[in-house]
Amino acid sequence: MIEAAAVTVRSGGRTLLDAVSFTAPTGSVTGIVGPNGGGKTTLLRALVRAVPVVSGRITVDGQDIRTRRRRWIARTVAEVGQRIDPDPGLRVVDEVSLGGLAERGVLRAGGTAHDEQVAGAIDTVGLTPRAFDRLATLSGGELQRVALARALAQRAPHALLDEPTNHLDLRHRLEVVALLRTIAPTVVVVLHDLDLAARVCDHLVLLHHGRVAGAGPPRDVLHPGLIDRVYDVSTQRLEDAAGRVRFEFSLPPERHLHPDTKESS
Ligand SMILES: Nc1ncnc2c1ncn2[C@@H]1O[C@H](COP(=O)(O)OP(=O)(O)OP(=O)(O)O)[C@@H](O)[C@H]1O
Repeated sequence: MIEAAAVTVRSGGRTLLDAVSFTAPTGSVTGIVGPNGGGKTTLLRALVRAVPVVSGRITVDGQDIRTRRRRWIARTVAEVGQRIDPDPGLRVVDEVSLGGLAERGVLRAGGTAHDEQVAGAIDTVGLTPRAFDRLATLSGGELQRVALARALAQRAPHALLDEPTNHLDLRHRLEVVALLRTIAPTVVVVLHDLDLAARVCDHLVLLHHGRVAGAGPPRDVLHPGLIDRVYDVSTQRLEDAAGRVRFEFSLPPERHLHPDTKESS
């Protein structure tokens, strides 16, 4: 379980997170949603002590992360970042191995079990034919799958994923969605696609201007009134006979992309 209690982050004179609290229970997928610049990535970074927290408390399985070594955090929480910036000289298999290293420690890396774990993770994301290729030769979507394989190989009890589907084609996107629950027992995932978030997440945290604008089951958080207010759009919520929810979004009626057009019309 990951818990944040009244977490505040400031940088460059700005408050990026303002007393943010949420719980990501074990055995569940918690989605972080919200408009651009709302603080989603900052929150994920704070959860692994990658940005300094000025007040509040973050615990991972009850352990205050300020009291733990970086190595413990790296081993306990797998991360798949938004920007994929690996060493282009590494091969796919090397990069995925690093996930195993975080779990086992450098000295005990290698060996059949480790190799099988790495090969299995590469296979799961469909990159076996590219396993010995340099990362520099991979596409954005392929790199994103490498990052997922690395997190899978780590077998950490917690995983943080920042927009893990943003570079992926339809098929691989569905595969990643299907994989989400197998990456770790506790998953926290940043998503922009609210339909997807409603479908795959057990809980959502809606961040707006660094504050929690809504939290709870998707059905409670994703209601048109709140989405309209936070995203400044017009939302229609559609539900089919099987109870599947879909949203349609448009600009609010009074909204014009070019204010000048409004003046002259
Ligand atoms: N190191 C930093 N110093 C100052 N401001 C920062 C820093 N990192 C991010 N910000 C600002 O903090 C705010 C939140 O950024 P963050 O990346 O967390 O948002 P986000 O919700 O993940 O956005 P997006 O949906 O665009 O990825 C933004 O206004 C951003 O410009």
